[in-house]
Amino acid sequence: MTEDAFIEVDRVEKVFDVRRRTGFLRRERRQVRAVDGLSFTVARGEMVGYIGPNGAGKSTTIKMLTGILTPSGGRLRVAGIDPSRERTRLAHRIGVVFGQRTTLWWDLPLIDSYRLMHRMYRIPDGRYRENLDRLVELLDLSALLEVPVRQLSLGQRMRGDIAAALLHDPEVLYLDEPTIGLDVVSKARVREFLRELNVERGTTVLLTTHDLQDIEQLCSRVMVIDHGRLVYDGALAGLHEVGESERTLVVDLERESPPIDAGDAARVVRVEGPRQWLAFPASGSAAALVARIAAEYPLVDLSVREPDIEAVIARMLYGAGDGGGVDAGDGGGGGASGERETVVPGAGNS
Ligand SMILES: Nc1ncnc2c1ncn2[C@@H]1O[C@H](COP(=O)(O)OP(=O)(O)OP(=O)(O)O)[C@@H](O)[C@H]1O
Repeated sequence: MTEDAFIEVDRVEKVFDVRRRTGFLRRERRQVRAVDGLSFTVARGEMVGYIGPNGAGKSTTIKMLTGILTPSGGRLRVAGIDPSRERTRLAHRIGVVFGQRTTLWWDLPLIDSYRLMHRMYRIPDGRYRENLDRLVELLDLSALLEVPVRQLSLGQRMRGDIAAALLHDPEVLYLDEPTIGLDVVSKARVREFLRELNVERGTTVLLTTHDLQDIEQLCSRVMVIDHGRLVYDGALAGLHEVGESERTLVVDLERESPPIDAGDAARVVRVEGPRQWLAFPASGSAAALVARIAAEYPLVDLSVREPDIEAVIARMLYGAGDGGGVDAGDGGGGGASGERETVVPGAGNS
């Protein structure tokens, strides 16, 4: 463990006992190893993406980091606190936002939820006022404060939830799918706010998402978990390289033409009338490719499609030829084979 580690996860395990009905009177007991010897550290002020296929163990990790679940083995510390032993003490130092659930009171106006949190967290009056004013301004909530939460749109509620998680000035914020279901404008707004929070307040952020752009725009570091184990820890660009993932450039030419020749930079994967789709390495530059094509072909319009995060992970974990196995689930999925080492770019992994 490094000394400045703010979150310390050391060989942590979580095993669930699951009972399943297999017949009229028969039940089968089995164990699900949701987290399996997981180790990582996060330094104060880092903003880290935490990604992986469905059922990989992300939520279980977050629940252990908040103290909701107790690990079956290993050692966990957040700000020096053992989460499951001192959950209440830790609650004053962490904030949690679950994109698919709300911590706000459904039937009450937004401001009433904040007033209740003021009491629950025993936030000093001056600090509460100051934080509320700042969050209301930054998240543009002033017109929403008197609106019952059930009447808010998804994006409005998400901003409301983020403010709720930050009223007590937590040092670390866990975000589980904070942009899920949001439109482009709301996504941009939430991301912009999180970036500012991280830079200005030095808040440590652990972000779980299926949206690659969340990671791209916010996180300098990404950790990938699969079958409860860390399989990658490094920059996003490195993940693209390891996974050999590809982006797609979609171009509309003035007229129908033979497949564009972009040399080694890209290859045409589809042609439909004047529209062509070109796959190119995600770690490469779209600008250079566009310039090259624009110099030789009459372009009318273009767009770049990012690789789906599930596809990137699938390619990394299971190889380019195996499209399956993304939805690993519990105990299923392709590529669940034995030992797998964490890939740390530049660390001379053999
Ligand atoms: N309370 C529980 N009881 C039994 N099994 C559980 C429980 N919670 C999670 N699991 C199992 O543990 C494994 C990890 O689940 P977890 O929810 O942590 O995955 P995840 O990475 O968050 O997935 P997703 O992206 O789908 O949210 C899965 O196989 C899941 O079925």
